[in-house]
Amino acid sequence: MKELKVGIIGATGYGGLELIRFLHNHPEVEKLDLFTSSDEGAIFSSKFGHLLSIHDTALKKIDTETLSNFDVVFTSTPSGVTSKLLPPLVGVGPKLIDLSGDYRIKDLSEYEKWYKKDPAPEEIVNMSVYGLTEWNAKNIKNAKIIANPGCYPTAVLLSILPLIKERLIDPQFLIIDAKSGVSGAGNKPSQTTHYSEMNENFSIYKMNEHQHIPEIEQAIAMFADAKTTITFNTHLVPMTRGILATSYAPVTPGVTEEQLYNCLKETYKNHPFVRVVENVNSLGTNRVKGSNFCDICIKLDERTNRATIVGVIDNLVKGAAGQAIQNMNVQFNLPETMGLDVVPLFI
Ligand SMILES: NC(=O)C1=CN([C@@H]2O[C@H](COP(=O)(O)OP(=O)(O)OC[C@H]3O[C@@H](n4cnc5c(N)ncnc54)[C@H](OP(=O)(O)O)[C@@H]3O)[C@@H](O)[C@H]2O)C=CC1
Ligand SMILES: CC(=O)N[C@@H](CCC(=O)OP(=O)(O)O)C(=O)O
Repeated sequence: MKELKVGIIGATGYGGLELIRFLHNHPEVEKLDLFTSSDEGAIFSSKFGHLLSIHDTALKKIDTETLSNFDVVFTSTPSGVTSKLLPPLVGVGPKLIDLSGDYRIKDLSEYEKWYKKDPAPEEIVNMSVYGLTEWNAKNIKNAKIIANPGCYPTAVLLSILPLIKERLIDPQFLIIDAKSGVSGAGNKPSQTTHYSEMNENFSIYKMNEHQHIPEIEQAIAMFADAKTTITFNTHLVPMTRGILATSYAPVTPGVTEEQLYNCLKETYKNHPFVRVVENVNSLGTNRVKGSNFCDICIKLDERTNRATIVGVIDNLVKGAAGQAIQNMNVQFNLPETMGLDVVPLFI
């Protein structure tokens, strides 16, 4: 029986469109209403022709009273929006799942420093639960508000947390080199995402200043009980979707490649969306495109005694909308894979 009434704020953005793509076929979703801050009354399929006959409904005005009647409200808006938008909705009815960075960082001064925005109210940040599903399902189950992880942190954390937690690698010397497709920057055009400047170009950006640094460090402390400062850099690849994050870390003396691999394999044996891949010399974003998978591989460089750990995701799915729906499934005691069981678009 279909039961859930779901609202999406930010439905016209890339994350919002992906929420629609998966929620449309979700067996438990009875009603799906779309909200806008800029185009109230517009017929959704007239803005996005690919949804003709699928979503011919009008965009609704964001309004607390209306939204309080929903079971779940997803917010997929730029940072700095939900810090103000969500407080009146906390505890009044719907479960809130926020895809932005506004509720992820517990230390408000760190949020201000990295996001350069005013933080959300402290008591709501304190009650928010970090939605890295594979690592936090117990808390996600009862959460009123979920801070869905950032795209880069999802790829990075899933691939390194087990190894840090088991003390197989040393997080003090962790270097993370990550690359993303352009959809990670959202639908608002900018100089860096302009076709003629992005195409045939491969660039580094936000050098040592990326806002996901405190999020990754916080999660390493939270889930692997280790305090560290990481080197983390991000690159823009001239493609639409996908993140590939490569982490380098010294291996605890005596630890073998087999132990590293087995640790990852054991951690995720009951987690269908994380696939630990054996004997792979080439791992690319194509193998997860359009899907909620995170594929991971690891190799030990015996010359340097450093491990190379690679995680790939689709930034818009496991890195955003897919993981958000996975969290909704956990909150409503549904199978984690419900509505998300799709085959990647390999070609
Ligand atoms: N793109 C990605 O890969 C990922 C993005 N994220 C995060 O998810 C969030 C959404 O990202 P993405 O979909 O890419 O962003 P987009 O820029 O593509 O879309 C954001 C949407 O938010 C709505 N919006 C803008 N301003 C406001 C406002 N003041 N109040 C309410 N709604 C507003 C707009 O819709 P309208 O004008 O109709 O209101 C817009 O379409 C961001 O915080 C992003 O950092 C997280 C992980 C991955
Ligand atoms: C390619 C690209 O520009 N990606 C974005 C990802 C944004 C994101 O997810 O940021 P939040 O922390 O606000 O959610 C970036 O690097 O900033």
